[in-house]
Amino acid sequence: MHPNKKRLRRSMMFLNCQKPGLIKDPYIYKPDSIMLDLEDAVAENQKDAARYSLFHALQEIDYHGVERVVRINGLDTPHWKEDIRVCVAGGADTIRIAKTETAQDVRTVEEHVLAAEREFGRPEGSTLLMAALESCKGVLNALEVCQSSDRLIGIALSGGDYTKDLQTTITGTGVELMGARQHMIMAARAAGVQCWDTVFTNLDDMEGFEKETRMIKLMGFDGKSLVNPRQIAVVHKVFTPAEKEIVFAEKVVREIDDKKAKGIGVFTVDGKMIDIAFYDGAKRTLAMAKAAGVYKGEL
Ligand SMILES: CC(C)(COP(=O)(O)OP(=O)(O)OC[C@H]1O[C@@H](n2cnc3c(N)ncnc32)[C@H](O)[C@@H]1OP(=O)(O)O)[C@@H](O)C(=O)NCCC(=O)NCCSC(=O)C[C@@](O)(CC(=O)O)C(=O)O
Ligand SMILES: [Mg+2]
Repeated sequence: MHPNKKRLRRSMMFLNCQKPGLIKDPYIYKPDSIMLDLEDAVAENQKDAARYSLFHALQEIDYHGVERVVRINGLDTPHWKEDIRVCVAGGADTIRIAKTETAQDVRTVEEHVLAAEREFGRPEGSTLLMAALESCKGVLNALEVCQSSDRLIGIALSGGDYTKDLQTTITGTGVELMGARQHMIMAARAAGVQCWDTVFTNLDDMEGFEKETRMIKLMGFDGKSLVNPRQIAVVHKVFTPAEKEIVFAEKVVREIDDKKAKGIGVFTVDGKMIDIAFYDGAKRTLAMAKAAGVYKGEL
């Protein structure tokens, strides 16, 4: 498996490749990933210029370990093939396929990525893929998309285009996105890939943003697409295990190991019933805390 397939991706911040001022130093905000956009943030007559800036940014800027995802234009446009060549030539870590609808869409992109890796002398298989689902058809096909390629790290809900296709609007209540969210997270978990929630565009409503972030964390998402650096700290706070969760998870792992050796299946930790079903969740909390740099223990 590619070493970065399962890396921590709580915050994935979009930035417009048309704006050199944005792409030159976004690592200062410490998102887990940046998403350099060639798609909808870039005006139709600026696609070549955006690709040019992207290539030089990928080649020349040290992003200090922040994952460099590039969002390419959809397969129904004249742009995506050249987008892929530039991403691979520049050395992007991951390509986000806009408006993905089927497993075949991912496989088509994969073929072109492989051809570009050969053309530009990049290691074969080094470029990862993620799929943005932005239509009812795409969301309904979530499971086949999740199972389409070994390069695929996960799926992302794109609420703006999705609600347009659903013929509704984003209300902030989450009602209109609930079905897609639930369906996508189940598909991702069934296939063993990651899943990210859509952007929250009202930058003046930080309270609403935090509420939504807490809700999608509870639903099981791995993180969220973002549009602004102000949103990063909130997502990291919500998605990083707190000290008391880490202490409890450590106790659960130790107690289950200990009781298993003694032939005991069910018992309590801090007054809560625990059995083997809690083991993986506790391990996941510790792995996430370790990846986020807040846990140095051995478990
Ligand atoms: C919204 C706004 C213009 C506001 O700007 P403002 O300048 O008013 O913001 P301020 O907070 O004042 O900025 C304070 C400081 O941060 C800097 N700064 C701001 N944003 C930064 C950033 N992103 N990266 C690095 N730096 C940044 C800024 O330069 C300033 O730096 P400085 O001057 O030095 O202090 C800006 O954020 C922005 O452009 N966002 C990204 C928009 C974008 O890419 N949209 C496309 C993707 S969504 C889509 O397509 C829909 C979707 O497809 C989604 C899906 O797929 O999920 C679907 O279907 O739903
Ligand atoms: Mg979109």
